[in-house]
Order: sequence, then C-alpha cells, then structure tokens
Amino acid sequence: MKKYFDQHGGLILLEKIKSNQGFGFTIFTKQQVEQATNNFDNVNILGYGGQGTVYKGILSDQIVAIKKCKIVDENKKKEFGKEMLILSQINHKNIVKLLGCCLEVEVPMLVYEFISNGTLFDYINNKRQESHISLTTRLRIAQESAEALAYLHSSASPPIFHGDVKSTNILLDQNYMAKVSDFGASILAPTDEAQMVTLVQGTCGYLDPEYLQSCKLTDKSDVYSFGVVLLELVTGKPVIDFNAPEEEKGLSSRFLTAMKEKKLNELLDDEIKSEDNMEVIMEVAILAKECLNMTGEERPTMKQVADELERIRKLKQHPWEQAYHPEEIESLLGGPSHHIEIEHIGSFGLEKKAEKVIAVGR
Ligand SMILES: Nc1ncnc2c1ncn2[C@@H]1O[C@H](COP(=O)(O)OP(=O)(O)OP(=O)(O)O)[C@@H](O)[C@H]1O
Repeated sequence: MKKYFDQHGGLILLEKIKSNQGFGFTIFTKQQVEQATNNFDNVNILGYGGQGTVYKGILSDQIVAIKKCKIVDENKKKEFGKEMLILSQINHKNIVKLLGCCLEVEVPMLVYEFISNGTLFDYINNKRQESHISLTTRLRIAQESAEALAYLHSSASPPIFHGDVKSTNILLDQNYMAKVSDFGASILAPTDEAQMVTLVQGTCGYLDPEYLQSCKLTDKSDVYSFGVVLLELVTGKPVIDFNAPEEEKGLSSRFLTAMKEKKLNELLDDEIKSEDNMEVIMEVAILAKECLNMTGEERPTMKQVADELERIRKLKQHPWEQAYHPEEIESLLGGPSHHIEIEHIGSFGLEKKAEKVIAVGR
C-alpha cells in the first residue's frame, strides 16, 4: 500500500496539504473508501464511464462520489500527485469539487462532491421523468457550463483543457445548477512540444475534427465539443443517430446542413419551439455554428461563448431588444413566405462578430 502511495506522488501531496491548512483536500485511506462504499457494493454504483465506475459513498459525514478507474497510464503515475495538487485548487461554483483521493491502491481513486440530480444528458432526454424544460433553463445551464470551461481555460494555473466536454459530463445539483465534471480526460496544458499529447481521448460525436488530425488538444477543442452540447440543448436529439444514413449520423453535420438549407425548424426540440423563442434559438444556433467551425483558431474562446450566452439570456428576458424581425427569423428557420440569406462576416477570435441579414425578394 505504501508502495502505491509513493508511486503516485503521495508525499508531495501530503506535504502540500500539511503546509497549507484549509486546503480542503484530503488523502483518504483505502480502508476509508472501502467503508464508505460498503466494499464497493454494486448497490452504490452511480454510473459507468469510459474509464471506470463511480460509486456513491459517505466519507466524514459527507455524501461523495468515488471514481474507481480501471487502468492508469504508466507514464502518468508519477505525475498523479502533482495533477491532484492542481485539480484540487480548482474552485468554481459550476465545477464539481474534487474533495480528495486515495493513493494506496494500484489505480488511484478520486473523491468528488456528490451531485444529486443526474446529468444534463438525462435531463434533456427526460430520463428522470421531469416535465418540460424551458428555453430559459436550458440557456442558464449552457451559460453556467460555459463559465466553468472559461474558468478552466483562463483562470486555472496552469490552464486546464477539459478534453471530454459532453452532456453526460455536465451534472445538475439540487437546484439544477450546472456542475462540469470528469477531469479524467483533462490534460494540463502542455508547456512545451515534448509534453504534447499523443493519445486521442474524448467521445465520438463531440470530437474536434482538428484534434483528430493533430492529436493536439487545445482550448478550442473544448469549444467545439461545447458547440455540440448547445445543439443537444436546442434540438433534444442524440449526438449520433446510428440508424440515420451516413452523412446524417452526426448531429453537428445535420445541424450545419439544416442551417445552410434554412431548415433548422425541422431539427428543433418541440418543447421549446414556440414563436416567442425563435429569435433567441436562432442566436444560439449562430453561436453553435461559430463553435463548430472546422478551424479551431476561428472558433470563439469559451469566455466569448459565455459572454454571448449571457447576452442571449438578456435578450430572452427583454425581447423588445430584438435584433431581427420575427418574419425574417421565420424565413431563416424554413418558413414559407420569405427568402433570406445570412452573410456571416468576421469571427469572434479576430474581429467583433458581425451578422448581416439580407432580405431578398420582399
Ligand atoms: N460527482 C458526481 N455526483 C453524482 N454522480 C456522479 C458524479 N460523477 C459521476 N457521476 C455519475 O457516474 C456516471 C459515470 O461518470 P463518469 O464521469 O465516469 O462517466 P462519463 O462521463 O459518462 O464517461 P467518461 O468517463 O467516459 O467520460 C455519470 O454519468 C453520473 O451519472
């Protein structure tokens, strides 16, 4: 047990915790986590992920979620303590708090705060039998998640790229507030070429096409995946539809085609599809399109996405500040009476976003 503890860099971590009272991070013993989960009893399983199983447990009177991974990358073993140090300092209201870890086992276990209302995926897909989810709620969850990712990219030191942004990694607390989870795939931003990541992680349907080619994870890879989450929020559709023809399997390509053909209306979730919502949905769609840009550099930053979502939420609250006329939006979404072309000038990264709407044949 001591062998594993040392191997995972337990000593540096322990020293840091001792020297920094109120650090809020605990190294749990194997016995403690076994007790907490009743020896990893199956009844305590919260869910399965690509890397392992998550158990519910009680540790020091607090309900926790314990992630027990299947394997650990040999090269990363020594780094584990160091990585824990960085991740343990992440403190944001929309990020699941890492409370501690257990190092006395071959594959270290992670202990997170327990988040009670399941995942955004389940919520959108109504797995929890909740009634209708309003556009207002969806926008709030989107903005909270975007803020969390922007924090990881710009305020964490060193910057952290999540690497596996998806609706099952956005948990919801008792007030349905978003909590971004699962830093399993996250990789601390490389400081030099040698540290560049060569292993492609992430989830099919959310993966940045540029990352697939270069194997280099960047902040913009998270932006791409977040764009797919925005699509899930407005369409309520699965990210991959295995029964669909080849070119329509992925939600992102279906969406981009629908935008081009001005048939977005057909893709939207019936639950939010009302005349009052159309303008706001269109704004979200335009933002999602920016996030899904094939070239990473041209995608907005997560901070810009979060700010844009804040602006869109305000637009929803104060609809008189309309940017488009309702008939124009109707047309853009596939309405019968008008023909509209959208010319998209500039991009978030370089210039200020500018949308030009040209009405044709009116
Ligand atoms: N902190 C938590 N509180 C409550 N439930 C959690 C918590 N973390 C994870 N879970 C549950 O455990 C499941 C598996 O989580 P995990 O992060 O391992 O998997 P994933 O994100 O679906 O997949 P992958 O690890 O491949 O990205 C989640 O879908 C969720 O239901």
